[in-house]
Amino acid sequence: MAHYDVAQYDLAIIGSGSGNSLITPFWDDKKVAIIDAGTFGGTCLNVGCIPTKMFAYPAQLAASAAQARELGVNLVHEGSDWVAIRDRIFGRIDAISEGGRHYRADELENVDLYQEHVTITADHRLLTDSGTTIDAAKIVIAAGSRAVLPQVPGIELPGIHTSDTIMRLEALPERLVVVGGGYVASEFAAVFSSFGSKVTQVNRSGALLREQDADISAAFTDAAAGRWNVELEAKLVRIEEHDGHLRLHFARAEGELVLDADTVLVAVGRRPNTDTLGVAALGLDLRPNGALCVDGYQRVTRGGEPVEGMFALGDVANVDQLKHVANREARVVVHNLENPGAMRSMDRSAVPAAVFSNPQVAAVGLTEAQAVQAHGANDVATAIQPFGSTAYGWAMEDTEGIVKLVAHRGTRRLLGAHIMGHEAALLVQPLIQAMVTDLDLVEMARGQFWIHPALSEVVENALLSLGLESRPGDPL
Ligand SMILES: Cc1cc2nc3c(=O)[nH]c(=O)nc-3n(C[C@H](O)[C@H](O)[C@H](O)COP(=O)(O)OP(=O)(O)OC[C@H]3O[C@@H](n4cnc5c(N)ncnc54)[C@H](O)[C@@H]3O)c2cc1C
Ligand SMILES: NC(=O)c1ccc[n+]([C@@H]2O[C@H](COP(=O)([O-])OP(=O)(O)OC[C@H]3O[C@@H](n4cnc5c(N)ncnc54)[C@H](O)[C@@H]3O)[C@@H](O)[C@H]2O)c1
Repeated sequence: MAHYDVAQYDLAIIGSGSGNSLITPFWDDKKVAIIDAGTFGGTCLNVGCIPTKMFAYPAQLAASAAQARELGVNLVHEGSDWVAIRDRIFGRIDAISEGGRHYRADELENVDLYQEHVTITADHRLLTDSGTTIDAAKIVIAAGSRAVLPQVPGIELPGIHTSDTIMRLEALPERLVVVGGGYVASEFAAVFSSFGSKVTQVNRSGALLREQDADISAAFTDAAAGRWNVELEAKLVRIEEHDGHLRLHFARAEGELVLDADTVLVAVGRRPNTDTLGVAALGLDLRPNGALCVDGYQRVTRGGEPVEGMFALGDVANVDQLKHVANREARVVVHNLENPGAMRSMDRSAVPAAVFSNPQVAAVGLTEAQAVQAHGANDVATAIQPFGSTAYGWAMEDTEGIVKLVAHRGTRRLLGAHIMGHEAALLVQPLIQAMVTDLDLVEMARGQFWIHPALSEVVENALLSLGLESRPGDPL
């Protein structure tokens, strides 16, 4: 297409992940452009949350053989059919992505799908790589983030993957080195080791999941080291080909660590896609991680002031990089686009997250260290309740799982909840609700029935273990 093509729209959306949900019936009689240079549906659907959890579940089944034997059940994991698992997962996902693409591209008269890279050249103007200028009254930037690669020699060698490609491997790796100690690294280390790969996870710092509460990070690091090989305080310095495999060199205080692998997963964080959008030339405000700054209404700011008609959401504009956060921001943007005279603001209280590793980790709110810093040690009550202290924990012979609660003594409100163990992501949900609804914790513990002997009793017991001051009229 020539440079002088100008297409006019009421709304232009960059990114078909969470951005795709903005096209509501409100736009039926208006013109919408949705632009995505990658696979339709974005990260969560194609290379993120959904496929990873579709691998994590069968991996959990494979790992359960070892646990079953401890309970007297002679289950044997005779191996996992990687190709069958992979093809089942992507057979489903690729069809959903293609269905969404087809719907937007071919079935909606008011919507044009551009499948190419775009830059923002002015407040209301985009330019596609092939030369089409897109002018839009409203622009929503939902361009997501991408995996960061450490710039070390050999990082481009075949066999080195990010989360974008590791799930499509032709075969299960025999020896996998996972570089990183965060979400992606810890989830994939569990998946591949459960299926039978010999996994070594290497982290630069002294513990895995270091952003978690210190007790959870320490407990997870121990638990992981019991399942796969964990190396800490080792910094990747170079990778080379050696005898038909990859050889990785890490710098460590006690001397170089050298690991051989046939496959490497690099998972050292993700950066927002603002650099490739050209936003620097527009002077838009950026956070230290490169994400766009937005005001409470999800409007992009410049010099602290909202830019007229420009909104942003998701990984490109937040520091959480979580799909449930992007989804909620999208709901706010939908409302504010459709109701400019009565805009609503984003509520970021009690943002939870879960790491679907083995064991699972889930958390909401402040860590103990953050709570003490915010409220002072005297006002903070904590409790750590082992799963093994409940009847369901006995049934599981659980020796690892813990619920850690952090509460404010004076108000008896929850400041943070941190769980490691079986179905942690489910167990944390009532605690999220308690924070959002400002529930009194004694009321929460005693004002409802807790089903006996469900694993949720560990949450009930953790609440009681906080030892919060009782008051007249408290439920019995
Ligand atoms: C392996 C992995 C597992 C994850 N698991 C979870 C999980 O379990 N739970 C959870 O809450 N979160 C998880 N996440 C995070 C979650 O996937 C992201 O927070 C979410 O998908 C972000 O959505 P988004 O709409 O902001 O961006 P995306 O879905 O990434 O969409 C952005 C789109 O914009 C397109 N784009 C970018 N720049 C341009 C441009 N200049 N021109 C044209 N198109 C462009 C891209 O091609 C992309 O498709 C995971 C992430 C990864 C990587
Ligand atoms: N279950 C989930 O919700 C889920 C799952 C996967 C990803 N995500 C989202 O995606 C984001 C990105 O995931 P991630 O695991 O890539 O990032 P992360 O921020 O969770 O972890 C990055 C890890 O890499 C290490 N690191 C950073 N730079 C390094 C370097 N140069 N060399 C060696 N190690 C280095 C860090 O110490 C950390 O352990 C997450 O923060 C999360 O928001 C969420």
